[in-house]
Amino acid sequence: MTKLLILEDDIAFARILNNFLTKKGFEVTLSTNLKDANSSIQKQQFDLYLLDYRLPDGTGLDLLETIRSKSNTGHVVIMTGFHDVRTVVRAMKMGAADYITKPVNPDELLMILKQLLAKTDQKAPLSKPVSKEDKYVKGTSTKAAKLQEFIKLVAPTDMSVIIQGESGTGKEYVARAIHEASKRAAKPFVPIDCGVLSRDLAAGELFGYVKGAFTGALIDKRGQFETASGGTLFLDEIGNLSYEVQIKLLRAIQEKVIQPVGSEQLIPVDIRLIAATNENLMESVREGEFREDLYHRINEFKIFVPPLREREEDMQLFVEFFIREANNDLTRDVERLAPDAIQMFRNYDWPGNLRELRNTIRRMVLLSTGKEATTELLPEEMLHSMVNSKTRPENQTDLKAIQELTEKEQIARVLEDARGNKSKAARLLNIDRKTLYNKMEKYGLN
Ligand SMILES: Nc1ncnc2c1ncn2[C@@H]1O[C@H](COP(=O)(O)OP(=O)(O)OP(=O)(O)O)[C@@H](O)[C@H]1O
Repeated sequence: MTKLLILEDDIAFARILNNFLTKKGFEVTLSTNLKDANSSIQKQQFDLYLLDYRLPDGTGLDLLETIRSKSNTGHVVIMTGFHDVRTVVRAMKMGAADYITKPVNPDELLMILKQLLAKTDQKAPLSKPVSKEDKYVKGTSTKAAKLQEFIKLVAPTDMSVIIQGESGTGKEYVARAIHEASKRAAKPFVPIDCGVLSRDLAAGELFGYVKGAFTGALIDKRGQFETASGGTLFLDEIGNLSYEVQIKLLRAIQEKVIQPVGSEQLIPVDIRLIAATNENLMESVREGEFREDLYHRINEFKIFVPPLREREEDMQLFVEFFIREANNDLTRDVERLAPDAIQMFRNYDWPGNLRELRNTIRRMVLLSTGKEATTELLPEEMLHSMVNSKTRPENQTDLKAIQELTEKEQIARVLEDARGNKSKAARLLNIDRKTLYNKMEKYGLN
């Protein structure tokens, strides 16, 4: 039976979830606070974790961190009370497998959980299957062409590469593309997310360890450097490696040997290193967080992956690709997005880039009843975030978004004129106080 931990402080809602999922055959353990959940995960491992974000004694991300630090391979799904893209992106970066927004649609939740379970047997925690050429959008924009040109140029060489770009822009895809076009293509491509490696375990994960090297080292374990032998090692979020591991990494690249933790033995390795970062590593060097010698050693070639908002010409291709992918995965038959939805996609800033676009489309496809996915299926909160972001108001053509933006600005102005006196502001706006409070909350004007 699949073991599922639910962490949810709203007791009534937690019971509803418990009953629903128990009926669907899950063995559910319920916790209503972080402390209880922590003690449950000390006692046993779960296959799935469904974690509320806001809790009386912390957040679901605190538990996620503990789960990952224990190298637990169970899938984590975060429940957010509202569509907080940044929290979702953070959760995904910390190793959450998916997220669901409240109010939770039980069928959608069940679908997500089943898909994750289906993946369990196919996927090792830190490595993903190698993608095929046809599972990849190249794009037609000038920036996409430049990116492809760089990939083609650097791939056949053995140069180390730094790929820099915002979260979710497709840095790992670029790394795979380099590997697949290189002479190492027949050998392994091993991706490692340094952001989810706990500081204590990172050296062991990369270089391996011998039995007894530390508490919990019950057997000899091969590191990912050896697994990638002859192929490419992709270190995602390399800026997260501790200083000590950076020293070992530099030695491994320079001398082409590794030393497993707790061992005297030096093992020769032959790997090509590709690293990714969403921050400017040079700044980390200046702040003393990243070693300068390591930076220069891996910075033989640098590639910038543009954010989605700068690839407007590629948007349609990505949308079509993600609809096709979602149709396949979710057995749906959606053909297109409604034109106004496309327009809103173009106006939105996409802070989570391609990953956010993919997730948004998957949800729209899942909830769609016809051939066309319409704007009603867009998360309400995405619209709010568009209204709150004033980065590109001149591009707004969506009427509802424009009305909301105007309304928000007018309320803010009147509140300022009334020096925060809400009764007076409500009178001036010709609405009642309750409506004013609701609108202030909606637009984050509290
Ligand atoms: N060229 C592409 N074609 C199709 N899908 C893509 C492409 N690039 C990225 N994606 C999709 O976007 C998602 C995010 O990509 P990826 O994990 O490579 O981003 P990233 O920049 O490495 O993210 P992070 O900064 O969080 O590590 C992937 O799961 C994939 O579905």
